[in-house]
Amino acid sequence: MKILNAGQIRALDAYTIKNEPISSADLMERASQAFVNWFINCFDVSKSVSIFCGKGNNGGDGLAIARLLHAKGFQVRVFVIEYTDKESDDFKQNLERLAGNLQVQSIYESHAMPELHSDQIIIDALLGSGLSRPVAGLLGDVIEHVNGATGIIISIDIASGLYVDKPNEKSDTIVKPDHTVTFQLPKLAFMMPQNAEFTGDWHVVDIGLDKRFIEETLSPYYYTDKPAGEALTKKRGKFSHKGTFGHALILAGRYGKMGAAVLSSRACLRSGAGLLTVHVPECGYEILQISLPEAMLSIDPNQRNITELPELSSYSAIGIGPGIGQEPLTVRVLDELLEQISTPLIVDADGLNILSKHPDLIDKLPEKTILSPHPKEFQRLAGDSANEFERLELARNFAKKHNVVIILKGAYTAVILTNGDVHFNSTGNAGMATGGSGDVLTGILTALLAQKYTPEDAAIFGVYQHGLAGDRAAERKTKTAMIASDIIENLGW
Ligand SMILES: NC(=O)C1=CN([C@@H]2O[C@H](COP(=O)(O)OP(=O)(O)OC[C@H]3O[C@@H](n4cnc5c(N)ncnc54)[C@H](OP(=O)(O)O)[C@@H]3O)[C@@H](O)[C@H]2O)[C@@H](O)CC1
Ligand SMILES: Nc1ncnc2c1ncn2[C@@H]1O[C@H](COP(=O)(O)OP(=O)(O)O)[C@@H](O)[C@H]1O
Ligand SMILES: [K+]
Repeated sequence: MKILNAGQIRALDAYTIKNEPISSADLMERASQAFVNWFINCFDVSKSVSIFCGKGNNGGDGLAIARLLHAKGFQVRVFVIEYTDKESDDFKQNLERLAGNLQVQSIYESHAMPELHSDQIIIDALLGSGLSRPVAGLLGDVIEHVNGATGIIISIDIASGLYVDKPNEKSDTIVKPDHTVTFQLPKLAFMMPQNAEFTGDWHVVDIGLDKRFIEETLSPYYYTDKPAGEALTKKRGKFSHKGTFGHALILAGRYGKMGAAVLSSRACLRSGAGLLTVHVPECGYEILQISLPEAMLSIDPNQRNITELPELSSYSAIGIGPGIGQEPLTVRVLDELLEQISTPLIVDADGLNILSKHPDLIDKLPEKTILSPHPKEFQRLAGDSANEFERLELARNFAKKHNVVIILKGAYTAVILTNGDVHFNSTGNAGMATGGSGDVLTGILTALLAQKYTPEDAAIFGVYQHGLAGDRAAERKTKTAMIASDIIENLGW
């Protein structure tokens, strides 16, 4: 799925109206109906509904939704906020259509807010994608009032006060919904952790905007939903043998961190690599042989740390980093690896920390190396940013400049390709915020590279499958009880 900016959404709206063709009022009706279909799937008529409307098209949606919910038997109260004389045409039209059906209450002043009970559902139709400046005055007071209510809050299209595609100031007044029901496409704002409380759970509803226009509109932002994730699956051919699926090499672990080697190695084997060799310090010998008999070992002469690079010629992809530490001899191993390597590579964890401390090594990274930092590792690697929009730009520039694929991990992990395109992941959950989850991802990615997935596809698909396995693990074990090993046990495609 593509993610478009506010201007592109406006153009898409206008194009659909002109080319379908459909009147803008009918398009609003279709959008409102799509919202209502979602709504009645979640709530029954025993719930009463309070709808707060602005005077643009988002408010128009609110009025149309009020009429449609009323017709379904819901008890509906409608409030129009009189913060301006300017009304959109479709707002006006829907206000007229409401007359006779439902009484509209106008709110003129901040001290005259309606009482809101906890069993009421509040629908936020104040401002949508047309937000052009921070909310202030009466509208701001209404938002504060709504946020103070104890009932469920649902925003139409986007929380009022939240920008679609740029950062808000910390001091901005923004609705804090439990749900956002958004039209046609997810919004960039939803991908940013800083906006979590301003999106709630978000749901995309199809309102029939022009598919070809979406396809042809250029945007660097994509959302890896189920169809996009599954489309990347490579089938295992009937006559394939283990040589077909490559021989992966993972360099991981040191004394006290051998679990990282076990987790990444086991995830690699569970992700379809034909063969796996793990290079570990001597202290890892028995641990690996016993816990993962399917893996072959390359044993470092050093008892505690990785100090020597194994011979590389038999491997088809290499993963390095989990638990390796940053000892000078280990740094030298990474340096030598970058000098010698001719196969696809993923660098994670301490491998990234070494790169941060030795920036000269960054210039040696082979093209399309995958780097998979969590936010802290990325900050060490690329520096500070004022907000998450800026961090994303920093990552895009870093990926383009160094010709690497960056996996910026977190909720909605961003996979950033060498051309600067960003693919936000749709799978995964907060149960994955547990030690070792990242090591599992390294193993998956190494396996995919060994199976000749391109680095771009490996990153997008690997992150998607990692999250999906995490979702299955959470379902079986709960988010609280699941651990990184459970992610591995739930891999499979
Ligand atoms: N996308 C689609 O295809 C479809 C979209 N639809 C719906 O349309 C919504 C977008 O509608 P919209 O463009 O009328 O914008 P909306 O947000 O309602 O209001 C803008 C008005 O508010 C004003 N204003 C702005 N900021 C303000 C502030 N801080 N404080 C006060 N005022 C402020 C602004 O004034 P101005 O900036 O011009 O001064 C303007 O008058 C979209 O979110 C969705 O719900 C569906 O119906 C159909 C399909
Ligand atoms: N709230 C969350 N939602 C979705 N995925 C998450 C969340 N928190 C963490 N993850 C995922 O879990 C993994 C954690 O990786 P990382 O921070 O490197 O962990 P570790 O270093 O413990 O292995 C990442 O892939 C990240 O995307
Ligand atoms: K809204």
